Amino acid sequence: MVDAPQYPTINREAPNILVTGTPGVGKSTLCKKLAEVTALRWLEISKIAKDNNCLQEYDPEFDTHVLDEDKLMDGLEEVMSIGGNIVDYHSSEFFPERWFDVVFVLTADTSSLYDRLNLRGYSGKKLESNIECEIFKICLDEAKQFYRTQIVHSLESINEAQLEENVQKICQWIQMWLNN
Ligand SMILES: Nc1ncnc2c1ncn2[C@@H]1O[C@H](COP(=O)(O)OP(=O)(O)O)[C@@H](O)[C@H]1O
Repeated sequence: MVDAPQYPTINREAPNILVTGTPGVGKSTLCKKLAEVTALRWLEISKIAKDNNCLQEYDPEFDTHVLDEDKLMDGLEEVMSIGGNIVDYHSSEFFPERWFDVVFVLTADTSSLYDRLNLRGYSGKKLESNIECEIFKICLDEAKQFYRTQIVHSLESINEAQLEENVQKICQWIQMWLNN
């Protein structure tokens, strides 16, 4: 069970939750389940960026597009100020800190992550860099650097039981926030 500290100056009717972590750790799987069992809205940042023309040039080395972060942030400001969002993205450093009441960083062991990314068709530099990202806990460090450490929580997600546990923990956290 985790504490439910709130951002002191912001009044939202429901919390905003950031779910981050290396690609393949299980963010979408967790967020989809959370959106099914709570009244919160799942914001899949990669999809939103693509659907709203917030992608800039293609980076062939990492087989990905660079985000137009300013355009994306401007577009999300209204829905984030209302609250009740679960934001799903592998990076956390460019979101405004004030948007989030809690940050969950998902983790997985290297072998599970390798298999999942391999199945997804990742290879070469893209696969290697994601595995390194997990080994060096880049997403966790980034979240701790850009958000108050007391709102950042690491959750392992390597099997179905942990997935269910994580859903339960986050639901309890939401309930606690709503009761405060
Ligand atoms: N807790 C888990 N246990 C076993 N497999 C999982 C778990 N979470 C996710 N997966 C599997 O791992 C793969 C990547 O999950 P996904 O949610 O797409 O990751 P992300 O959104 O972080 O890129 C999917 O095939 C998914 O079914």
